[in-house]
Amino acid sequence: MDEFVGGSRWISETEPELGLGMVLSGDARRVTLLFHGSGEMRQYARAGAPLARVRFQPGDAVHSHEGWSLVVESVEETGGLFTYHGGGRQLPETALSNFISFSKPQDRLFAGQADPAAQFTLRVAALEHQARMRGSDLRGLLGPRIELLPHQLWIAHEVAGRYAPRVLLADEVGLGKTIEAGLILHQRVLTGRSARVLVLVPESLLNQWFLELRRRFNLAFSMFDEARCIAAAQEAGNPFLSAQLVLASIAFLTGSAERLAQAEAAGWDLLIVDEAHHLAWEAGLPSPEYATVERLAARTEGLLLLTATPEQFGEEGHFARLRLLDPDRFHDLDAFHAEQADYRAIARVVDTLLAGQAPGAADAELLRGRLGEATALDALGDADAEQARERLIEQLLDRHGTGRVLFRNSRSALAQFPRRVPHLLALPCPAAYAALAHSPTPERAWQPAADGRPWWRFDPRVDVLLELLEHGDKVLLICARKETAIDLDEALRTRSGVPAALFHEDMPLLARDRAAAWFADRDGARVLLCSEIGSEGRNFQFAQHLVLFDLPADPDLLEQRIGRLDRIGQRGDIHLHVPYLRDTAQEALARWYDEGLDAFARHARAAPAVYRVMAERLHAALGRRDDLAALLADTRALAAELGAALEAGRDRLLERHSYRPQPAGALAARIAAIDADGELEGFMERLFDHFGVDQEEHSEHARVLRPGEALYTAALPGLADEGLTVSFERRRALAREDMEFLSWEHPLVSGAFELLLGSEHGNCALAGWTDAAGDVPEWLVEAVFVLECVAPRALQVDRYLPPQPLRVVLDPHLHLRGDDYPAARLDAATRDLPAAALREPLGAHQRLLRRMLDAAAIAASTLAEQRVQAALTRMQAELTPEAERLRSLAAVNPNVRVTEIEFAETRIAELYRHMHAARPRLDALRVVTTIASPSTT
Ligand SMILES: Nc1ncnc2c1ncn2[C@@H]1O[C@H](COP(=O)(O)OP(=O)(O)OP(=O)(O)O)[C@@H](O)[C@H]1O
Repeated sequence: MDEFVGGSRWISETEPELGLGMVLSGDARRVTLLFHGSGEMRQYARAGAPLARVRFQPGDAVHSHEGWSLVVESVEETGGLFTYHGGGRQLPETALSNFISFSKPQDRLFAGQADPAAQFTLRVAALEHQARMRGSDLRGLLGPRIELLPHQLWIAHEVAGRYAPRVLLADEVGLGKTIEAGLILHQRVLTGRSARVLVLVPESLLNQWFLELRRRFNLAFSMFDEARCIAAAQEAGNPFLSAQLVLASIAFLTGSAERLAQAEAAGWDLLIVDEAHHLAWEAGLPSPEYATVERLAARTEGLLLLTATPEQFGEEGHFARLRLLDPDRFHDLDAFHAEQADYRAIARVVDTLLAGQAPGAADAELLRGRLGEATALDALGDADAEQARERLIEQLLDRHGTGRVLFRNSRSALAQFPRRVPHLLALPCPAAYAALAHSPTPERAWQPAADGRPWWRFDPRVDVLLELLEHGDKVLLICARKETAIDLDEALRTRSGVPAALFHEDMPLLARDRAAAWFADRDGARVLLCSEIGSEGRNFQFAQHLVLFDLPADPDLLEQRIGRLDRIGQRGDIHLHVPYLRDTAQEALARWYDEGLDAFARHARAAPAVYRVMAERLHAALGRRDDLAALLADTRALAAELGAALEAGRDRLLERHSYRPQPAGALAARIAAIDADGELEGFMERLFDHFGVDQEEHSEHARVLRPGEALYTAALPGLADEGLTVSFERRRALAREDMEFLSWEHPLVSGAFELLLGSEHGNCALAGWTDAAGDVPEWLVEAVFVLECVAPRALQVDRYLPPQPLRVVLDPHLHLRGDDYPAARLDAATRDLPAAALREPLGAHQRLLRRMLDAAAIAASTLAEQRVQAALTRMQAELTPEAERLRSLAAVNPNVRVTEIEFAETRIAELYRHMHAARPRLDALRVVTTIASPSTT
């Protein structure tokens, strides 16, 4: 390996698009390079770094970063650094342009090295596919192994495109917030806009997240705890610098000032926090967890907070979490309350418009006031009133409410969800509990009698459980306290032979995950006995029976419990078993939920708000100090009133903003069309063949891949010796855990692309006409350039100008012949020539061929200019209105952050500058000749 001298220039073999890198620093183990053109910094292990030293040869034209060039006559080396001399000037390598390209194919041509034409066509096809994928707005959405659910795709598409997403994902329980966060994360990582990501979750969900990120998104996170930190600190100093994608529990960071300081110092591009309702906050009194996230969030550009119950601990808590997203915007709680009330009027106007009606005079006035110019309003009377109405709705949704920072999908806005069937069972209260009627969990307050008889011997709720288990279905049981779960485990062991698993906070994490996995196993535990920690985040939708052994007083907690079964993927009706003891606090709670809120049979949208008002009376009723009938009647009335207000106001705007069925459906349909077009399967078959991967048919659209003899397969990511079963069909891959979903974004596919395009394979082919008798030129050069634009990732230049092939075909008269000889014709009418047979003629015709190549480069530059122009026009057409929209939006909607606007404005100028600097690089050549053609030799 060459020495990594400071200032020396290198190119990344795996990411050539980064441009020319310069060594900044290094030690015995590592080396750091700055890729100035793309603004990227990379650190590599010294041994085996995928870097190639750049050394130009005499005859090469080199460019300085100031814009002047010289043709190299000699190279001088001093202290490990090169200086290029030519034409009386000298250029030290430190002053080389950062946007340099190489021209390897012609070197191979004149050295008489050639590949079969099939490799050349494979390479060009790979370039075309790559350009299509990298330029697509669907990038990052194709690869995840998920069902194409429009409401999730919509949010991911909306959020990931932003400069630095800072949002609260607050879909109702079980609608897929983890998946939405994963989609956003996947998009950001794939497009290089977020490299360092920290995911913080409750400890009990660590493994589930770890597996979902790996299995659904092919993202390999490192789980950090104290042991891992100690090990990593020996290597890296700050342990959080030893990995890019880190998953940790909030409790771990909150519990260690040292680790938190290290995590803060390590720096992140994106922070994701699950179950964010735990970040409790009261004015001036943040909880330790809140303070942890606040510190990290202040130094991180992107922030995703996830919670199904944003108002679980009151509107203040909700406000505090919004404050984490944008402290400038959310600093005044009173103003926030006032705004919430204001949404109602706007939602009413949206409804009027949606109903196809024109707003009345008062509403029109309101619109004028809110939208300023309100141009769309004036167009309502025109012929295209429909469109004007749509525009007006868009403007209103865009400019009002917390829509930009808050997304909330609700079951009612989405397609069919399974039915919830409550089974309330009033049971006689055992005499032993007679003095405990005020307790929702009497078994905990009960003192065992002298005979040592445990409570589960006489508590009739246990009989209900035993009877239910006789039916053979899987049953999830949730209770408030771990002691109850442990006792029930003993009860089942003693009173029945049903295999039961336990799940509570005192069990080690691994044991909990094992218990959950055993319950998930078809032949495993029939019942999982959970304390309250089982009510959060977990996926138990394979079960249809939930026993609510007791009830929480907080409706959000009840919804979380039911959400374990009532979530995406649930295929049957959900049976909610609520056994309660008559004339006790249990009855009061059960009836309050059932008759007051109707919270068992459906998601009761207003329940948290009702609870805030009624909490005191409810607790009085539990203690049998208040009249239950009156409480139920008042609860019903309030729930109806608040539910209607929410539906008509804030939630309505929020729902409309969070999910637009039409464009969201179109996104899903476009992805489904790419899934179905069969292009990937056909192409990968060729690419795997090329690399010598053994492919065995498994079933339709599925195969087993194994590394073959060829050297290269070892470099393909994820292809272990024992092989890999893959499916090109999303549906199959979803149903079969043992199959990888092979999409355009799967690491094996992108790894194979990188391996091909980063190598010389297929970049030089020599061919002869199969029938040279016709009127064909003596020499034909087909040169494929790649138009490359080096730019910082945040600019997302790929969206407008992805690396793309430019094809130029020239004859010896330097005439462009691409139209006469399309690639397919050359494929059909030529055959490979052995390079050895051509060494002599190539030498003899070198001057002519070099002239042809120079002319091809000029033609490619012209083509490149046209492509750049077209891309600039497209970029401006898309981004200028977007920047204007943000600017005018900021005037009426304070949710737009200043940094967002600044970025939108500078982005256009920066893109302009970088796109103008795009250069074509010769990537592959096919030379066709009549000399030494099979028919003439
Ligand atoms: N698009 C999808 N394709 C396949 N499975 C999905 C999809 N969306 C969600 N799921 C599954 O549905 C379940 C619920 O999703 P997820 O855990 O993301 O919901 P959530 O909103 O985070 O839930 P909670 O509110 O309980 O935290 C999970 O098992 C998840 O894997």
